Amino acid sequence: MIAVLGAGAFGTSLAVAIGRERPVTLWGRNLKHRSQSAVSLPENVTVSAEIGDVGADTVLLAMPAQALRGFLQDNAPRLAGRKLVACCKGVDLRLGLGPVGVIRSVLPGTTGAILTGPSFAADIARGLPTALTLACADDAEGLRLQHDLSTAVLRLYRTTDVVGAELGGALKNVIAIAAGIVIGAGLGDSARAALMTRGFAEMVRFAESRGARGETLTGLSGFGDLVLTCTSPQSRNFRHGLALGSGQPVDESATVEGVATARAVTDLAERVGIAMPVTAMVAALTEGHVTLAEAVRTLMSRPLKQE
Ligand SMILES: NC(=O)C1=CN([C@@H]2O[C@H](COP(=O)(O)OP(=O)(O)OC[C@H]3O[C@@H](n4cnc5c(N)ncnc54)[C@H](OP(=O)(O)O)[C@@H]3O)[C@@H](O)[C@H]2O)C=CC1
Ligand SMILES: O=C(CO)COP(=O)(O)O
Repeated sequence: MIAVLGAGAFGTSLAVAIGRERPVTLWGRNLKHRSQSAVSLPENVTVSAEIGDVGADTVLLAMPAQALRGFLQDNAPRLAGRKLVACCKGVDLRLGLGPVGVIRSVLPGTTGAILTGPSFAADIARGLPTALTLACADDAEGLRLQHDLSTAVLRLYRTTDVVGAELGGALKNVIAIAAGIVIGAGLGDSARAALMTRGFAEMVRFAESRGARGETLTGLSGFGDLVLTCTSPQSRNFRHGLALGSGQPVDESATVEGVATARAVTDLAERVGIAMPVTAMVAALTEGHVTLAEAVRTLMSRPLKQE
């Protein structure tokens, strides 16, 4: 049995997709949004506002990355011993951990995995073909999850490189904000391509410094999601950047994971001496420490170097 905890856009779309083929319970703390949603649920999906005893062996955690730790702490007794699959993208501001790291730190001994990659919730809910990465350090467990969560149109690839998958998904959101800023400010598609490429270089550099395999970053959870999020106005991170770049107000109600992750990663990178110029500039811009003109000048005047 599968449970999805978190009935926002992504949790609901996963419940819909998996529910087309097998039974799923979808829990949300506030089902007001669910009832207002245009997405209709297959019969296999049971919706609940009472978390009660999570009767499922496999539990998908679909809430913002910064909310994950508190949620796990509040629900530790009912989640211990389950297979927990993080469905969120971000680096925890408190300890600098990815979602599986957070699971392990709150519930040691629990199998933690992450489902991540290029996928807009609306596309998944409509049944459009989507490919994602399922990362689990225990490959036998990862294989089981891969089969349990894949459907005819939701195709999961598997890896044991949890850190690589966590960081690909987290870091691409930061670069997507930067890409949005570039487009919003009218700096052009060439500048966006340069930023995506140099942003990807720093994603790989940082992830490898944390023990990830570079090839994971070239996969769906890294490069794949970077391309999607930096080029589509469906992305909230990209739209956040568009607003910043064009001087419009940002949507404070939207889940924009890249803002907190930019700060968390900038601090971690500074501590270990890894250069993350784009990420650091996104942190400084979103926190109002620099203007856009200063950011562009700083990035363009860095010492010339080999590619
Ligand atoms: N939307 C998308 O296309 C995709 C999203 N993701 C990732 O999924 C994660 C969730 O995003 P998404 O679903 O889009 O965001 P939404 O803002 O649509 O939904 C977030 C959900 O999390 C719930 N929530 C927030 N805080 C808590 C908490 N402390 N305890 C329990 N539930 C909580 C919210 O409840 P409430 O409504 O009551 O606040 C809401 O149901 C993010 O990390 C995002 O990057 C990944 C791929 C695609
Ligand atoms: O992660 C996503 C697509 O893979 C969704 O992007 P946003 O969170 O920026 O909307």
